[in-house]
Amino acid sequence: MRDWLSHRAAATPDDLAVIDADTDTRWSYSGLDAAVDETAGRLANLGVDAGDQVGTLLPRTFLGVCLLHAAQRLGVTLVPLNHRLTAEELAAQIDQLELTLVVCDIDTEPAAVEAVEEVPIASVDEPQWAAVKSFKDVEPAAIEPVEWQREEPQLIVFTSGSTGRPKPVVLTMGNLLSSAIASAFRLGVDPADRWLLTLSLYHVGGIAPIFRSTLYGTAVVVRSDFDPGQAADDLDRYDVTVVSLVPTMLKQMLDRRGTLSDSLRVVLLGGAPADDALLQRCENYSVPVHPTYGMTETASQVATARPTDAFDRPGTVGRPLLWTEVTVLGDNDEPVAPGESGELVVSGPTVTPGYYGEDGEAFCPYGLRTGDIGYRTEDGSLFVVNRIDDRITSGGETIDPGAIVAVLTDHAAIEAAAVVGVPDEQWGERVTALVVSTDDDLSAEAVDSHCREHLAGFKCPKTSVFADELPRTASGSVDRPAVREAVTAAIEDASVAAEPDTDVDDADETEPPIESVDAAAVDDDDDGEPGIADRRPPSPMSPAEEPTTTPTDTEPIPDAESDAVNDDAASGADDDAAPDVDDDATDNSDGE
Ligand SMILES: O=C(O)CCC(=O)c1ccccc1C(=O)O
Repeated sequence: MRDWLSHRAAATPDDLAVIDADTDTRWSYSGLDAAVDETAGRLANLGVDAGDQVGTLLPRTFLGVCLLHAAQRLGVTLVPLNHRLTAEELAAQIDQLELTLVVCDIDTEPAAVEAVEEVPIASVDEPQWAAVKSFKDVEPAAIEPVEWQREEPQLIVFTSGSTGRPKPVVLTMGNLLSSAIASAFRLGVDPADRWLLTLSLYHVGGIAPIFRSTLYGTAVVVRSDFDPGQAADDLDRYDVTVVSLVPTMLKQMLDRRGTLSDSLRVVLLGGAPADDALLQRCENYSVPVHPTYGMTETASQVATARPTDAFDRPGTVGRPLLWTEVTVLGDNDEPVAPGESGELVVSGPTVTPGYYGEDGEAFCPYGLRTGDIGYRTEDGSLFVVNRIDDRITSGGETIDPGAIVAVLTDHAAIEAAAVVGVPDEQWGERVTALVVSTDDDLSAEAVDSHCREHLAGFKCPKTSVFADELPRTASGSVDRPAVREAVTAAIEDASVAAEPDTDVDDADETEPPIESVDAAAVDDDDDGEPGIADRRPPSPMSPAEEPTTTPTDTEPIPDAESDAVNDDAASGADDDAAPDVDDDATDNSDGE
């Protein structure tokens, strides 16, 4: 099999392949094919051969798209590096690889020069260092597309490292091919599809649609920056039918425009769990949201829900995709019954053969251990509760915070909550909660008695701290270290809202966990899955950075009133009332 673009350009040369929204340029498949041939020819003349690894440090541009196809054409393993890393972080990643060339631009050149030793660097802009070559000045060599075997490595993508050191994931041609087919099997394909690229080109969720659309013969719309208002406008302007978003991005787009374009067929929502309020907004405004669970190690989607599933059962990520199997392993590493939670283990043709340069310790006989805790219902719907590493050990018991968050957010006056363990002399770890309440009068005692009604005593937060909002990472998942800090600071300040008498817990210490709780556990905002989060999580958004908007237009609407308000907001007439967020706020939340 040659690069997919070669086959596509031969089959439907005149069809639309790419819209470059930065320059408002349209590329047919034959036009894209020629641009990719030129890009591949330059790589070849820079000394790149089949089987080599080429690193890129580039934003999401048309040239970035060309480089992905060019690597496939040349038989090269592309290593898209995170252009936001510091030189030191980059050097740590590059040291694990065997790069033949690094392609940078004017913004990433300094980091490339500092991080890279003995690997040639080429810049797609005017080089600033003498040692750096000008990519565009290289004469393109004539090249022949290389034949691929399915097991050959097409990409090495680093995990985001939100839960540890970023790891280099090898993705084969077969992984990407299986993912493209399985994704289409779940989402469907319309010949008129246009996929707006919103995620970075160094994340698998950003790369996958580029290869996919070539296989499907559909188009992608590429825009280098993510601005929520502009992205929402792009949906209309370019008749976009599919878009991948992390929850924060979707929230911001809805804040700006009330609803999204009617042209949309699929909003693929992943990288972090979608909370109930966001799903409710999608239902109210007929946004075709498809909550998805995926990871770098599986070339993106593992399971994806359709809108009806998502609205009927908030929190579900639906059933596993075609050919993908998810096994839930209990504490003894044996599969558990539906409803019981355990570690999610994934197998199938999209699963990576392994991390580059590492042994297979992430694999068990059932497949790849994800480090995520979740459960499946009788009908096979998957729920992801939290990361294994997020579990709390208190009084000798292992506690999943997701189950406690689910109980807390069931309280009518609690909008959001995060549960973490903080070190405690008596308990090992102490279960603590950061609670966002809609009712200023809600007391810690009331929170405690609500928990005690639904949870075994040892699971009930021993300390509840109130906050205006939860600290979050770029992808919208709860920033657990920041929660821990906030709670610890509150405890130290003794400005803790209240500490229920811990004595009553002693009796509970040995009580077994209540099984039924897990089945009801819907992780609505507590995650930490290997997500889209930036390697350097931005500071939590302060209230001032939250997009401002007219609350009546965008807040979730109580059931009884939803019809009445829908029409107003759907007109999108609130543009003027919703000032654009400044660049910083956008930067903090673009999921990159
Ligand atoms: O969390 C990850 O690392 C992968 C998530 C991911 O790829 C994704 C994130 C947001 C929207 C869509 C997708 C996708 O699976 O394509």
